[in-house]
Amino acid sequence: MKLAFVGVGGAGTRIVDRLLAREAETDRTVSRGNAIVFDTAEPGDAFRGVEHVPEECRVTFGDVHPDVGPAGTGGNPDLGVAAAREDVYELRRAFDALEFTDVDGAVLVAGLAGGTGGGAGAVLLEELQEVCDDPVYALAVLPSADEPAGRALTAARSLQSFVRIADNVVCFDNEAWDSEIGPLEDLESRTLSYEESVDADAESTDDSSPAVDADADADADSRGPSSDVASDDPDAEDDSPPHPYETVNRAAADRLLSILGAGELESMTIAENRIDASDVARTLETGGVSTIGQATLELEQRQRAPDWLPVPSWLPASFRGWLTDSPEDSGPTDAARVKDLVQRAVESRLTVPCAVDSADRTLIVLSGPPSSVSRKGFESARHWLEGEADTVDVMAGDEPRDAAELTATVLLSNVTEVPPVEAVQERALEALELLEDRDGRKSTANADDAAGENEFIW
Ligand SMILES: Nc1nc2c(ncn2[C@@H]2O[C@H](COP(=O)(O)OP(=O)(O)OP(=O)(O)O)[C@@H](O)[C@H]2O)c(=O)[nH]1
Repeated sequence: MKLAFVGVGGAGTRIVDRLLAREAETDRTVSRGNAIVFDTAEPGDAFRGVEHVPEECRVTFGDVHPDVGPAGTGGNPDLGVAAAREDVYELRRAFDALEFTDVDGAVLVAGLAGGTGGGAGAVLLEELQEVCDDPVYALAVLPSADEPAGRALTAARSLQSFVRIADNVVCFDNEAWDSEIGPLEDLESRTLSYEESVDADAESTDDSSPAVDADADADADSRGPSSDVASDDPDAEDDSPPHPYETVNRAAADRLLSILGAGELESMTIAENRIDASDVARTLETGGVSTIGQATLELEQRQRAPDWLPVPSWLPASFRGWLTDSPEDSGPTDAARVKDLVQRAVESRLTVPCAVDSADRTLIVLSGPPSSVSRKGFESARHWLEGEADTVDVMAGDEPRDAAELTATVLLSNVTEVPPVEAVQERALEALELLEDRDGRKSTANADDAAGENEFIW
């Protein structure tokens, strides 16, 4: 698929940056630089960890809104919405930098728990739907369980908006990937007024909750040790530790590109069953929440001829391949290996954990040397997934590429049993009750909203 990427807020901008980096590293031509990122934070605080998005494609907004602070909206989605609506003409103008005529769709990336990502992200999704005739997808990040309750409330509300506006929302659950996230030392101190109002009470009833310092510096960096990454001194960058989210952002980017970018390779040989943009679009057509799993198999390097023996170029390609050091399959067990690989992808750490049999449609992409993709294995993997996902809607295709490994990536579309979403909604409800009990005020969202029973909340 040819796509335009739009990143919103801290998480969104960093993940789009990773998408661009991985696109180049894997020789894919998905966005070809057709990308833009937005944030509300002040320059210097915005776009931390962003390296590959050109300066002219980094847009800040909301700076004239009196409640937007130097570090952004402080997790308040209503403020994110208000700031985006106020600056909507500037945001629309910024979209002019994107190419929408020669694409198969657009992808908006955001952290659902951010006031900018979740709140302004919903407004930008609406705007994208206006300007893009093709599907608009979202990659949306769910917060970790140890983040302040206010963040869960923001995420629950934002997810509802995203699902309604986007054509499909691929979720990435930070909690499921928590072991790969670096230390976010000042997570507690970055709770701002919006979250304090929820979390101060949570603290009094739950000793395990992170302490909230009401006098915490509201300008504290909301992105952990990343403050070191983007210091004002340009020379400091090289010695800085990687951003705490670097590994998970790469995992998210790799999985998304393997599905949405399947078949978009700089150089690609003929495939018997090549995947194309319409297969991916058809799988995502279901709407709802989707998830991606991936597994890789290192292929054996077989050296049949000694290094010093020249291999004549006039030999048929198949015979040359047999003589040279090329990764390939090893005979009758190939089919079982391919099936096993697909099975491992489905059972791997998904971008968001779910009940596989709740998926509506699925897509398998096998990427690797054509010689390693056993037709029989492919078919039996497909058959296995039909049973597992309890659907006959299993699309499958390959992406032939010169690689020393074979990668299976599986997209499970419109999954309806997603424990992390349920957990976020439960925490959101608790947060709402605390808010209402304490202040005796009605929040802009109600309990039904957080549980996802109302369609749209802004
Ligand atoms: N996977 C991933 N998650 C992140 C990253 N940065 C933040 N998050 C998550 O996204 C949530 C929102 O954080 P940000 O994206 O920084 O927030 P924002 O959208 O800029 O909004 P405000 O700062 O509230 O204005 C956090 O609570 C984390 O759950 C990142 O780089 N990668």
